[in-house]
Amino acid sequence: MEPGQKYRPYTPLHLPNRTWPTRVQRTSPIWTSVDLRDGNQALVKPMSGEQKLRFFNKLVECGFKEIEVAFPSSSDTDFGFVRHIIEHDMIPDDVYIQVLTPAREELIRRTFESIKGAKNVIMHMYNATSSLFRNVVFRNSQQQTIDLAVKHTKIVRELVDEYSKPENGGTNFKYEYSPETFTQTEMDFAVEICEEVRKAWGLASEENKIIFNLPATVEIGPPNHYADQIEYFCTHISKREEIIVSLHPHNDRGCAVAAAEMGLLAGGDRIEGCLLGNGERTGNVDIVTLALNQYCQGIQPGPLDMSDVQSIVDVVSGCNDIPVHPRHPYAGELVFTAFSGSHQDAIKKGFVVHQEGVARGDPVWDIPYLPIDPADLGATYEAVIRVNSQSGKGGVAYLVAQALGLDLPRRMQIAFYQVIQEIADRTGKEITSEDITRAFTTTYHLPSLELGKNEGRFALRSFTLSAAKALPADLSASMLEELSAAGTGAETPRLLTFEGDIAEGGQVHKLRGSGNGAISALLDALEKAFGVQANVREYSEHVIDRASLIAGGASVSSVSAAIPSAAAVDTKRSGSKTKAQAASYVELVDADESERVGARKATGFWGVGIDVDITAAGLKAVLSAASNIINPTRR
Ligand SMILES: CC(=O)SCCNC(=O)CCNC(=O)[C@H](O)C(C)(C)COP(=O)(O)OP(=O)(O)OC[C@H]1O[C@@H](n2cnc3c(N)ncnc32)[C@H](O)[C@@H]1OP(=O)(O)O
Ligand SMILES: CC(C)C(=O)C(=O)O
Repeated sequence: MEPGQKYRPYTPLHLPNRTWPTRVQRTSPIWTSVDLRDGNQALVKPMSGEQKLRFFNKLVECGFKEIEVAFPSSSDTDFGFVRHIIEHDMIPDDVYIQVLTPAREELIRRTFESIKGAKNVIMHMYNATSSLFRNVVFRNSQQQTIDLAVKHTKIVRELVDEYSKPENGGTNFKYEYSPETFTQTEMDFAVEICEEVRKAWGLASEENKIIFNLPATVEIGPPNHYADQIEYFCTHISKREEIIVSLHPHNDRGCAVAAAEMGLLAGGDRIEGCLLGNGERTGNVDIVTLALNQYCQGIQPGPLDMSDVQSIVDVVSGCNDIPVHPRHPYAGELVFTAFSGSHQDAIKKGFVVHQEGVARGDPVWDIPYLPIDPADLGATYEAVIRVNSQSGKGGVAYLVAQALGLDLPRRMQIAFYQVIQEIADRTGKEITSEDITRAFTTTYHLPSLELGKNEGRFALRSFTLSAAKALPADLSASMLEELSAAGTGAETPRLLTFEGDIAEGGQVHKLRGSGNGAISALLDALEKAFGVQANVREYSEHVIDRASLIAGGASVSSVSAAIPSAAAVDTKRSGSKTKAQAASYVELVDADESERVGARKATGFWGVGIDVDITAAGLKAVLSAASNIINPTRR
C-alpha cells in the first residue's frame, strides 16, 4: 500500500506573518523536569521510592525550581513519595513541586491529599482535546470537552482555596492546565478551551500567572509546524501577560529539541522535559541537551548547572535502567572523542591557537570539531583524541606528547605514525595511549618500566668531547666530504673529537671520531668502527615540559635546525645547567640517499635521546636512529 493511502500529512497553519524564524534566543526559559512523572510512567519498571528520591535530589542539585514529582493518584508508590518528601522536609523553599491529575474529580481530590502541607505546589490538570480523542476515546463534542475542563478547573479552584488556608497547610499554588494532544487539536479550539479554563480558574494575574502547557503529546509534524502553533496560540490568546506558555515536546520524529528551540522563539516561556530525553515512546525533550545548547551559545541556562554531566548520567541511568547512548549529545562517552586523523589534526592545532588566545587574555572557545570545551562538562582532554586505523599522525603525536612529554618533529610524526598504523591495521582495534607509549619506547629504544633498559644495536656508555687541534689523519670519507661541503676545509679546522664507550649488541667498544660537532664526531666514529655510513637530515631538541605539552604544546621551546654545530651544543660533559630533561630527535639517512635529488621525500631512520645533558641526548638520539638502520621496519 502506498503510504499516502494510509497516512495523513499534518495540516500546515496559514500564518503568513509568522515572526519566529527571524528571532534569536537570548534568554533562558523556565525549566521544569517531568522525569518523575512522564519519564517514570514510560519505564518498563517504574522507579521505586528510593530511586525517585535519588533522582529528585539530583534534580534539585541541578538547579530545577519546578519538579513534577508524581501522578499521585496513579499508585501508592507515587502518593507515598509525595508524602515522604513533604513530611521529611526535603523540598527546598524555592522549589515548586508539581503534581499531575486527569480531569476526574476523585483523582483530583486524591492528588490534593498528597500535597497537603507542601509549601509550593503547581497543580497540573489535563484532558485531551484533539478531534481524534474527542471522537475515538471520549466520544465528546467540542463543547463537552470544554465543559469537562471547566468543571474540573472549578473543582481544582475550590480545593486550592481550601488547601491554601493556613490551617490546611497554607500552600502557595500555581495552576497549570494542559490541553493534552494540543498539536493535533484545531488551533482555534485550543485557544478557546484555554480561555474558558482561565475564566473558570479566575485567579490569573501578572503576578500569579496561569500556566498553559501546550504538549506535542505525539510529535506528528515538523518542528517549524510546532513553532507556528505556539506563535498562533501566543498571538490569539487574550491577556497574554497573565499566562506562562509552556512547551512539552515529545520526540516521535526525533525533532523534540528542534521543536522546543523553535517553540521558544515562537513565544514559549517554559519547557517541560526529562534529563537525557527519557519519556513516553521515543521520549520527552532532553533538557540536558537543550540547556547545554544554550550554554554553548553563550547563554547561562537559568539556574541549571549541567557541568557534572557524568553524575547526571549515573543517576539517570541508575534510576531509569536505560543506558545512555555513547553518541548522546554532550553526555555520551564518545562525544568529545575524535578518531579520524583530519579531525585530530584540526583539534590539536585548535588547542594550540586557543592556548595562545588564553595567554593573550582572549578565552573565546573556537576549536574545530569541538562545539563545547570538554572541561566544562568535567571531561578530560585525554578523552578527546583516541587512535584507531582511521587516525592520523597528529593524533598519535598528541598522545605521545601527553604520555611522554615529547614534541615530535613533523617528519618523525610521519615515521612513527606508520608504526602505529601497521599495528592498528593488524589488530583492527583502538590503540590506547599505553599501546602507543609501548610502541614508541620499543621503536626508539627508550628505557621504560615495562621494557627495562631496552637498548638497540648501539648504546652510549660514556663519552668525552674535546676540541681537535689538527685535522685527524683517520677522518672518515663522509666527514671529509661534509667538512669541505660546509666550507670549513682543512685549513680552518673547527673540530671536535668524540671518544667514548659504545655498546654494540651488548659488547662494549672504544670509539673515536671527529667532526664539526658532537653528533658528526660520533657519526664519524660509527662509520670507522662499524661501517655505518649515515648523515643527519634533521635534528631538533627541546626541554621536556609535560604540563605545557598536555595542554597543547604551545609553550614548548623546541628548535628545529640543521646539524648542530659545535657551538650550538654544550660540549662540556658536566654542562647541564638544569635538572630538566632534554629530548633530542635525529633523522639519519644513509650517505648515498642524502645526496639523491628528491631523497627528502622518503622518511629516514629516526632516533630519540633523552638525558639531562643536551649533548648526551643528541648522541643517544643518533645511536637510537643508527640502531634502526639495520632494521628497515623500525624507521
Ligand atoms: C499524555 C500523558 O502522559 S497523560 C498522563 C498519563 N499517565 C498515566 O496514564 C499514568 C498514570 N495513570 C494511571 O495510573 C491510570 O490510568 C489512572 C489512575 C489515571 C486511571 O486509571 P483507571 O481509572 O483504571 O482508568 P484507565 O486509565 O484504564 O481508563 C480510563 C477511563 O477513564 C476515562 N477517562 C479518561 N479521562 C477522563 C476524564 N477526564 N473524565 C472522565 N473519564 C475519563 C476513559 O475514557 C476510560 O473510560 P472507560 O473505562 O469507560 O473506557
Ligand atoms: C499530561 C500532558 C502534559 C502530557 O504528558 C503530554 O501530553 O504528553
